[in-house]
Amino acid sequence: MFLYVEAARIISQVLKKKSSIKNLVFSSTYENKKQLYALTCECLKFSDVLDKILEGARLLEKEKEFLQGDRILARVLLYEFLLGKGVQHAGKYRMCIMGHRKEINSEMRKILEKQGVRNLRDVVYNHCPDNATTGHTLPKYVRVNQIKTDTNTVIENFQKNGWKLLKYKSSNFRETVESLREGEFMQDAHFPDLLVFPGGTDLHENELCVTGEIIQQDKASCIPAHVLNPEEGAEVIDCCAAPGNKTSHVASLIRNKGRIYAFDKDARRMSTMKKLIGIAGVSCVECLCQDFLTVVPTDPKYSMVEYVLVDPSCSGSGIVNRMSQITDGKDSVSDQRLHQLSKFQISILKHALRFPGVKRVVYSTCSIHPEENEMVVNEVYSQVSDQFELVEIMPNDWLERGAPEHEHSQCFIRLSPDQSLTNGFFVSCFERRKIACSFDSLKKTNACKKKRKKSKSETFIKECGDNKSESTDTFNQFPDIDNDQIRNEISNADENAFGDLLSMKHIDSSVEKKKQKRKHEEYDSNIGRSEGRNESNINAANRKKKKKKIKSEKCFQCTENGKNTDRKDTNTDLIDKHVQLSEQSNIQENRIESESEYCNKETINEKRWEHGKEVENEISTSEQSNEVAKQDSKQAKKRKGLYIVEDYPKRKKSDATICINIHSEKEKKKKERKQKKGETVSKINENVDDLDEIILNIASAAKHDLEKKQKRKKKKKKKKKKSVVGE
Ligand SMILES: C[S@@+](CC[C@H](N)C(=O)[O-])C[C@H]1O[C@@H](n2cnc3c(N)ncnc32)[C@H](O)[C@@H]1O
Repeated sequence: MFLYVEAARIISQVLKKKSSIKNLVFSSTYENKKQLYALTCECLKFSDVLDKILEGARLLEKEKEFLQGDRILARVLLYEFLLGKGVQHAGKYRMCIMGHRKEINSEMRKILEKQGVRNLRDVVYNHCPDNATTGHTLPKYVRVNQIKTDTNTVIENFQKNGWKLLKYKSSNFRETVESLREGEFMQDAHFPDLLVFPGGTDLHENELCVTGEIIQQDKASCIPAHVLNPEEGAEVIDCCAAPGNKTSHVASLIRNKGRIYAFDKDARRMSTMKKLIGIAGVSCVECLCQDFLTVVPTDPKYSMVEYVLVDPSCSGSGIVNRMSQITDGKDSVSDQRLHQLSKFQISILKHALRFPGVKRVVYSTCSIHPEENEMVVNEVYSQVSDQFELVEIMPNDWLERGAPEHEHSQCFIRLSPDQSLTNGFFVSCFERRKIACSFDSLKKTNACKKKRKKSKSETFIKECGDNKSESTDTFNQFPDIDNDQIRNEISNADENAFGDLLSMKHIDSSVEKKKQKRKHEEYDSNIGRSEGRNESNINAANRKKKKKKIKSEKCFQCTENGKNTDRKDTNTDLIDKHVQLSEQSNIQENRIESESEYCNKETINEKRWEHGKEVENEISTSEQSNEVAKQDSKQAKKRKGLYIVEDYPKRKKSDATICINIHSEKEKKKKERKQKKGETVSKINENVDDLDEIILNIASAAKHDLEKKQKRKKKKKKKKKKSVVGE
């Protein structure tokens, strides 16, 4: 029979490491892939014990002519005879085994007696300690598809068909699961849409399974959708969706309303997914066969997406009875592979967090390696912690947390065969920080401005930026200069520097400036070029959608405590600006796309990210603070002694990053001379502490200028005196 020959061929290829089982099965012409895959995996799993029986029964010798020394084919036939459905409809193959069944059975009995077990499966599990506690006892989990039915109906259906529902108290859930016997089942303690059956239960042919009312899915794999917890009608992205188990779970949670954008770059897996979600009756999913890293986060299409599921490719090291463990040994993931995987996982997770409307992102893997789990999440978190926080998942209901040697381990959950009676798994969750909206910060800034106008005293600095209270001491170090004037100069330079300042960057190298200028010119010219092409993309519908989004509660810019902040004071011009900026960003995204010939993907994505950030920040600060800075810098320029050279470049600032560049007039000229020679003229101040240094510089510059002025005056006076004396 073709099945046996094909299974033997695939096993031999896998053992020669020509390709993976999945690839070989998918590319096989044998129609029933599931059957072929199962047989291949099982034969590999039992190869040791099958070999022992083969040798004991001397099957290869006795069937020399027929088997022609093909040990792998003999193993397949033996497996089917002893552990499978029996060698069926296979003529010669069946004869080959049945003719020696006595010897085969006697060899099997010898092994069972020796091992003190009742069946061959126990022999395998006893040989592999990991499997002894897990593989055999790992329960079978079944998710009730809420799109087609509900949990009670399914429970009743099973009961009608003779299954016994076990009741339990939450304290003895685990014991009840472990004690499940054939014909018994129970409801899961954590997730009401999950039913638990004894390990080894085969429900593939169960009517509810065939109709998609229930879906066989490990409990671990059900957790990400529950943690994501999108509300009915929400918009969700599943970055790495195929074969779609989690996608269809999310669809079930949102009651098949709303929208799920399901990406997967593998066309074959995607087509499997389409079939599976079809059976599950899922209709709210848009399947997109695309590399998720090429998806433009600011595309208006995704402006309403609030939830993203990131379940990327991983080593799969958490999966019990993984074939690679059998074919390559237990710890089969090399350091190099882990490194590659974690790099990819970081980039996918970072990209997911770039979607402007996203408020929750769940990252999961079926790996047990911290390199793919805690380390990935912590690396990404270190880059986005100003916008996102790590949420403690199921704080009271789940004991198994992240690996304790890693930061934030308490936030993460892990699952393992020993503790959770599931495959090994890892889940983490990012949530957008509930920040005071930009309008609030602007209000605050204005309030500060008014206060400052009233009193140019130290209190302003203390109240609007209490972390800078020491800077008043700096002023006091120079009692002979006009402190108020200096304070005023600084606060005029940019009120945010004291009001909302979180960090500060002082970017002033000539090279950096030139680079920026070139970048801006490039951007502008490209926008000009692509405007015509892209104008059509930005249709009225999108504009409307975007406006609606911004006005709605879900505008991430204006969300406070998860609810809409008071939008009465929302300026429609600002909303328009928001829309306009996003549209501009699309134009630029397209430009970035066109650069792909000579830029690698990662660079492009970084650009997108930077640009996305700029758009956000421009909305919050450019409107007012830029104006304030411009005007104030002009005023400042007029003043003697101090010189505020420029308002910071529009593209390089953010809510938290304000570039101010303060020089004495003399210093400025010096710098210009140096710049001409191409020398680097100032350092980059990375944090707010450098403000003190700037204040000191200004103060000393002012002091220096005052002293000069006084000297000049004295000289003039002397001259006058001399001339008077002369007369
Ligand atoms: C762990 S599987 C996803 C399983 C799926 N979430 C489920 O529950 O059924 C990872 C998937 O990510 C896909 N993938 C890998 N890199 C990708 C990328 N850059 N963009 C989109 N999909 C990707 C793979 O093709 C694979 O199907």
